Amino acid sequence: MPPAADPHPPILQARKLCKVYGSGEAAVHALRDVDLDVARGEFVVLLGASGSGKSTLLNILGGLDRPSSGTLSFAGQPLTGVGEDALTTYRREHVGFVFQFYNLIPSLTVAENVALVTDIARDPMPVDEAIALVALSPRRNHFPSQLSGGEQQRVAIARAIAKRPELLLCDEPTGALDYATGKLVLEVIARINAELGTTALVITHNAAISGMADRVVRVADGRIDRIERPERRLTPAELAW
Ligand SMILES: Nc1ncnc2c1ncn2[C@@H]1O[C@H](COP(=O)(O)OP(=O)(O)OP(=O)(O)O)[C@@H](O)[C@H]1O
Repeated sequence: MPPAADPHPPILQARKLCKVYGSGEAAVHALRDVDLDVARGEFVVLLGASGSGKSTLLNILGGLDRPSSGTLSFAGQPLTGVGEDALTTYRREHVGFVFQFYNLIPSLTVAENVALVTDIARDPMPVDEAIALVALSPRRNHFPSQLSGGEQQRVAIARAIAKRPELLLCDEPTGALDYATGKLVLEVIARINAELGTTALVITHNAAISGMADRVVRVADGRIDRIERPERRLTPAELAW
C-alpha cells in the first residue's frame, strides 16, 4: 500500500534547492542544498549578511524565480518541474509580495492602488477592509506622494494581502524606514500573521526583528547555517535596536 498522504503538509517544502547564476568561472552559487519546511501560519525571519542568498531563496519560494536544481512544493503540490502558467497561477493566487521600495503607482490613490489587485483576484477582501487592516482608512483617497515612507509601505502590505494570499513574502520591508516607522510596519505584518493566519516570511538585516518570529532562519554563503526558535515571540513594541 502506498503511504497515506500527509494531512497537514508544510505550506512550503524545499529540498536540496540550488541556484547558480552564470556559468564557468563566473558562476555564482547563490543557494547550496537548501532544505526548509515552513508550517502554515508560521512567522519566519530570514537573517544573513548581504549576498548570503536570502532574496534568491525568497524569490524561489514565491515563484518569481526557479532553482537550478532541487524541489519545492506548496501545500503538497510541486512547484518545480511545472510550466510557466502554473507558476504564474501560484504567484497570483497564493503569494503576496512586499519589497523594500513600495512600488506603488504614483498617479493612483491608496484605494486605487489596492483595487488594482482586488479587481483581478479570485476571492479578494473588500478594498476598504484591506486598508483598515493596515490602519490607513483616513488616507484612502490620498496619493502615495502625500504619504510617509511607512504609510506607503503599509499600502504595499494592504495591496499584498487584499487577495487573501496564504503566503506573505517580505524582502527588507523596513530597509528604507527609520526605527519607529519600521516598527509600525512590522506590527502590521505581525497582526496580519496573527489575525488572518497568513504565513509570513520576512527578510531582514536587523537581528532585533528576529524576536518577533516563530523561527529564525540564518542564511550564510547560500546555505541554512542554523534555525532558531525563540522561547517567546515578542511583539514589535517589545523589540529594541
Ligand atoms: N541575477 C543575478 N546574476 C548573478 N548573480 C546574482 C544574481 N542575483 C543574485 N546574484 C548573486 O547571488 C548571491 C546571493 O544574492 P542575494 O540577492 O540572494 O543575497 P541577499 O542575501 O538577499 O543579499 P542582500 O541582503 O544584499 O539583498 C550574491 O552573490 C549575488 O551577487
